[in-house]
Amino acid sequence: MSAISVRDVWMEYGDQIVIEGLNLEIPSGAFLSVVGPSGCGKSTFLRMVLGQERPTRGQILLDGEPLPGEPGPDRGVVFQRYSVFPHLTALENVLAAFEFSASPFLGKLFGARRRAALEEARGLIEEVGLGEHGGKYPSLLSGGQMQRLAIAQAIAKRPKVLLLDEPFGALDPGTRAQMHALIKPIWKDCGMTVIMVTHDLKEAFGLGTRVVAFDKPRVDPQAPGRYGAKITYDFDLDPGSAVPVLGFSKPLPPVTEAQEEARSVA
Ligand SMILES: Nc1ncnc2c1ncn2[C@@H]1O[C@H](COP(=O)(O)OP(=O)(O)OP(=O)(O)O)[C@@H](O)[C@H]1O
Repeated sequence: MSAISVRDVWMEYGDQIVIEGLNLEIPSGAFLSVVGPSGCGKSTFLRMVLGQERPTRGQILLDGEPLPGEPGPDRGVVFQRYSVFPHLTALENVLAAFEFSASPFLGKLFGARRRAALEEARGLIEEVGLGEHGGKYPSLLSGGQMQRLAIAQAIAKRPKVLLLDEPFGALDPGTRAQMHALIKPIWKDCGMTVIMVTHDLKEAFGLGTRVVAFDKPRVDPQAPGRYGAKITYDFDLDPGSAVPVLGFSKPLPPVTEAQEEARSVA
């Protein structure tokens, strides 16, 4: 069964169609990279899978069931910035993930449950390489450390699905490579399904087991909002083939070349 089934999903804001007729089956444990031009609806798609927004039409299923109407512990998310609470230390940020899921109203745990959560939070802080920085506030962390913390917080409840919205976009190339080396084993060990939006093709092909490109196949210059984006390419990286979903060609680099390049960088 697919972890995520996207069935004829449309998203419209007023008279602007952002996504039209999106269909996608994402198998459990896949690492799906989503690429496409700015403004074509990639983040909107992630927000719908997160449960922050509902499709105007169509349905998204998680393990065969309609998505709950709001974000939940089965879906973790990391944004490019501002994923963590600035007023909590690194350790408290991860602890908060346990506290809010166990006690949504109070946001607090006490006694033995708090001690157990604290131990798990410390383990996660170690796992993402922040062992010495647990007592620091986010403003004192570097960009890479902040994203490590955001990842620790997002995976704390061992979500089935991890959503990454340009999570490494603001990092320098060296730190970005370190983050790639961090996220791969976490994804494999946790057995999560990952959806990552990125503008970086090397990153998309280097990390993904599948890469889909969103784009608008039709554009009306008189009414830019009349048509929305669809999946125009779907690269399943196991067989290493590019499938032009809509049957028209676009000047994207050959898969093998991009894959080779990405692997040499990773
Ligand atoms: N809440 C909203 N209300 C109205 N329009 C919105 C809303 N959210 C997104 N949009 C519009 O939907 C379109 C797609 O936005 P989205 O952020 O999903 O694109 P994107 O592909 O992620 O872009 P980028 O790569 O630049 O981050 C944009 O035209 C944006 O202005």
